[in-house]
Amino acid sequence: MDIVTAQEMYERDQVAIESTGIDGKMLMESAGRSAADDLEPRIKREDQIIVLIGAGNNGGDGFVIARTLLNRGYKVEAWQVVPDEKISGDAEAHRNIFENSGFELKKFSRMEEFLPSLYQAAVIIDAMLGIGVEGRLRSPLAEIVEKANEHEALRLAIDLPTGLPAGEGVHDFDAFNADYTTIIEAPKVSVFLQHTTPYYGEWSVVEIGLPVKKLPEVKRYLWSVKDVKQTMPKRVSHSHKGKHGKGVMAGGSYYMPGSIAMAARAALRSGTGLLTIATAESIIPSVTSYVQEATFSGLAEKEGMITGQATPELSKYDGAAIGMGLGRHEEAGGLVLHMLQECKGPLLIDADGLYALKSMLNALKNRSLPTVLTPHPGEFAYLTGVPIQEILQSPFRLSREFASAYGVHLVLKGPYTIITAPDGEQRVDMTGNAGLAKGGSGDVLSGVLFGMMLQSENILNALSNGCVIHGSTADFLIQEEHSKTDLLASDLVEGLSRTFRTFSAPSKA
Ligand SMILES: NC(=O)C1=CN([C@@H]2O[C@H](COP(=O)(O)OP(=O)(O)OC[C@H]3O[C@@H](n4cnc5c(N)ncnc54)[C@H](OP(=O)(O)O)[C@@H]3O)[C@@H](O)[C@H]2O)[C@@H](O)CC1
Ligand SMILES: Nc1ncnc2c1ncn2[C@@H]1O[C@H](COP(=O)(O)OP(=O)(O)O)[C@@H](O)[C@H]1O
Ligand SMILES: [K+]
Repeated sequence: MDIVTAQEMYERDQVAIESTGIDGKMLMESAGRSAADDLEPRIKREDQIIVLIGAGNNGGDGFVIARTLLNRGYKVEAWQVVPDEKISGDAEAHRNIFENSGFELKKFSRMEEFLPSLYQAAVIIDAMLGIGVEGRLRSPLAEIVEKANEHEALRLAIDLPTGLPAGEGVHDFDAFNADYTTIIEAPKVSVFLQHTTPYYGEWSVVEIGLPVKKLPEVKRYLWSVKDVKQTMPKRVSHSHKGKHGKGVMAGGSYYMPGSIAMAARAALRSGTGLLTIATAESIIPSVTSYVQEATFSGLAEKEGMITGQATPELSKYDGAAIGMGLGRHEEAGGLVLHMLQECKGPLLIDADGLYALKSMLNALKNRSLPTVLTPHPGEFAYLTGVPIQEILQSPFRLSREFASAYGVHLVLKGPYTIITAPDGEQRVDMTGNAGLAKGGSGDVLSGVLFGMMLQSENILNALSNGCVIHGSTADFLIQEEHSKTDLLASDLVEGLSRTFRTFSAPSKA
């Protein structure tokens, strides 16, 4: 499913209108009726409903919704919260249809007159502003939103909670605080940002009949289980282990043997054909007891950490991963540089590898083979020098800029993980839950991603699939034997079996 900015949404509407002959009034009718259908299961016959209608096309949707619900026998008061002369075009046409249908339209002039209606409502439908919002809310919308947020009622928003920016990078706003949002046609970027997502509440998307074949491509896509099922490489019956990737994974230290162990086991559970673990010699016995299927390359160490003096023979491998549990020893950086320069296949860098990478950004830029970086926002802030708050407010733009400047694939982790290819194409993975907010989840993700990368030519698909597999495993596990509190990273590794079994079953979708 595409994810759009306001600008991209306007372009889609325009293309629909110009290429098919469908007109704005038809789209509005379709949007309003689809939204009413979507909201109907959330409201009850006896509920007093208030529909708040603004000046633009979002308000136009509101006229259609109010009319549809009234026609279906619901108790609805429709309130136009802007002066008559503000309403024009398609919205005006739908106001006429509303009034010609025999329904009463209330008009806002003073707060004292309006508040009793608001306060008797059990359900508030917000059709004041959508993607056309600019700047902070003006009067009287600012006050109406404030009162609506204070009033105890079910708050439902149409397309976008009023006042919320559709895009990223805006932090100065007041907005309707919705319990649920019916999104028109495509989720907007702000659905996926930490500071704006809570205003949407739960949400779903309704389609309004835009011509799918004619729509301009947006390179931002919500990757789902259905996409995973369609793009996962199939394991053919006559395959052998050499066909599924021969990888080397470097990392681990005396203090963090579990990181590399879990990453390695996750890579094997994700289908890797042959895996070598390159790690500090002293921890091989403890790692091998957890990952019996791997082979080992013992590396020189100092104070329990790899020094980088003896490095694995990279030419033997199809790809490499480095960083999990590596430690921040200065000399470990030598191994990262060696990997950057000598690895002749795809290379994944995570955790402490990213820390070392900061001083080697030129070498990163010069590498022409696929490189994957998997930072969480803190690591990305360290790499870029941009404060974490700013990263969280503009993760799509900053990821795209970095991926393009250094020619890398970037997996920016979080509750919504954003995966970016060097050409700017982006995917969002929404799976997973707060059970993953625990040390070690990232190591397991690296293992899954590495396994997927070794088995697919298409790195972007491999990463998108790996993220959904990792998050879905956590989702399965908390529905069944675990909870968000007790879930461990090692549970995820074992839970991968169930996810792969489910996802490789023939898709009914
Ligand atoms: N064909 C289509 O396009 C379709 C569009 N659809 C729907 O239309 C929505 C987009 O409609 P839109 O472009 O008319 O913008 P919208 O969100 O209603 O806001 C515009 C109004 O807001 C006002 N305003 C702005 N900022 C403000 C502020 N800070 N404080 C106060 N007021 C402010 C601004 O007022 P002005 O600045 O002009 O005084 C203007 O009047 C979209 O989200 C979807 O729901 C669907 O029906 C499908 C077909
Ligand atoms: N609240 C959450 N909801 C969904 N996924 C989450 C949440 N918190 C963390 N994750 C996921 O868990 C993983 C954590 O990775 P990371 O921060 O590197 O952890 P660590 O280094 O401790 O292993 C990432 O895949 C991230 O997307
Ligand atoms: K709205």
